[in-house]
Amino acid sequence: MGKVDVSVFSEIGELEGVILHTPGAEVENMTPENAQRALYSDILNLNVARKEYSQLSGVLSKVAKVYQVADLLEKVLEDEENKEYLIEKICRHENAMSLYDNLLDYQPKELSRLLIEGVPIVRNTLTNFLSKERFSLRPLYNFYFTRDASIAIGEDVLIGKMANAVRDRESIIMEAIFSRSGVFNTHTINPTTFSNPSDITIEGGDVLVVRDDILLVGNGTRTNTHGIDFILNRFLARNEKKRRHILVQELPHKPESFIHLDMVFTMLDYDKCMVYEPIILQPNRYQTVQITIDNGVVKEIKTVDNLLVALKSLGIDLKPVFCGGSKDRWIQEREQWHSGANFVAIGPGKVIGYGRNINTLDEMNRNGFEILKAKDIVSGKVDVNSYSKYVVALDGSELPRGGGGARCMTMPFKRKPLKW
Ligand SMILES: NC(=[NH2+])NCCC[C@H](N)C(=O)O
Repeated sequence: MGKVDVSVFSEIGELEGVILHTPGAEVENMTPENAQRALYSDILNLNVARKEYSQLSGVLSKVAKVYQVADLLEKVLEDEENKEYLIEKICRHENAMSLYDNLLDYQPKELSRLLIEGVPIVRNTLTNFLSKERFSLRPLYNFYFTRDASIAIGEDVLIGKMANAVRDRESIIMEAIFSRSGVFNTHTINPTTFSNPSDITIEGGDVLVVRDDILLVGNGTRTNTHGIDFILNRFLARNEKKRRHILVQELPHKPESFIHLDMVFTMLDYDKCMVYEPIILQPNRYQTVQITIDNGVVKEIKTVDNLLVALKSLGIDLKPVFCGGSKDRWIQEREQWHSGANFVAIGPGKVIGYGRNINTLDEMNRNGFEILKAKDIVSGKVDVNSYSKYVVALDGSELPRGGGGARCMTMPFKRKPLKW
């Protein structure tokens, strides 16, 4: 079988391939006391989360090729050399070499599950016996947010450099999937293999590929300036006869619903975007910076009024649709908190988001988006092909408690080219 190409030159091109991770036991492997350490604002019920998630995966399966992390990881582990490489890499990184021999004994499928759900501690030493921990390798609580640990940019995959160590293994696994599963035809760029990686943080929720020459990057708790300079340097190193732009949006560090740019800004269509107005459009202290690269050098770095003004100057004229509607700041705040601005496009003007944010959906409806229920699409009652502009509404009461929405839960690796 031929390998699958990676090709992402926009946020909204028709979706052809996406990597998902259906939440498993890992999302319940925590207590209220350590939920915060797991980067959750609440604890989840797996049963409900899975029902909701099946709406997302069900809709995506109708329109694109869907891969699951656990299956791809299993594929990596089927090769003995890969298996040794990956176990060693993980154990070294997590200071758990004592687990190495034991982990090698597992079959690929079971090992894939353990590396995601966590390896329970064996109470065979005094230290382990008295330990308050339940796991020797922590569960990957956040892996259903596949957006963050790997990022398709053009034909390459940038590996995330997570801001919090609890998510590091996600990056290690995604790197192995893209470079060792034999499924993908791509080149991975991993910050950890460059100098001074410890200064760098980059997460996929902060990176939006608007056009082949325009990248939007959030700068906040999850992606720092060193991370953005790392991306800049990779572009410079290409030495291309071409102009590129990186637009940087500073983000508040609090509350945690502002962790990534995609929590306040997402693309909806050629001419529309979703914004959390107070951060993106109102005058505030969060700067927007435009970096222009030309012929392999930084041509200019300047502050600009806001993302929309900068994009317009580059030929992309976007009408903002307001998260929470345009009238009431309280409602905007409430809906933004539950990932109300976080949409993923399956094509221009075709997006998926949470149905709970009714004011946001009403606002989209006023802007010409038909509201379709995910469950009706999955059951076959509604055919998306009969609509040209729509928002698919997912039931989401548990999933958003993990801290993200539809864009966070998808890792697109292939989209059809757009006709700008
Ligand atoms: N792309 C996103 N906005 N992802 C949301 C990730 C949420 C996750 N709990 C974290 O804190 O890392």
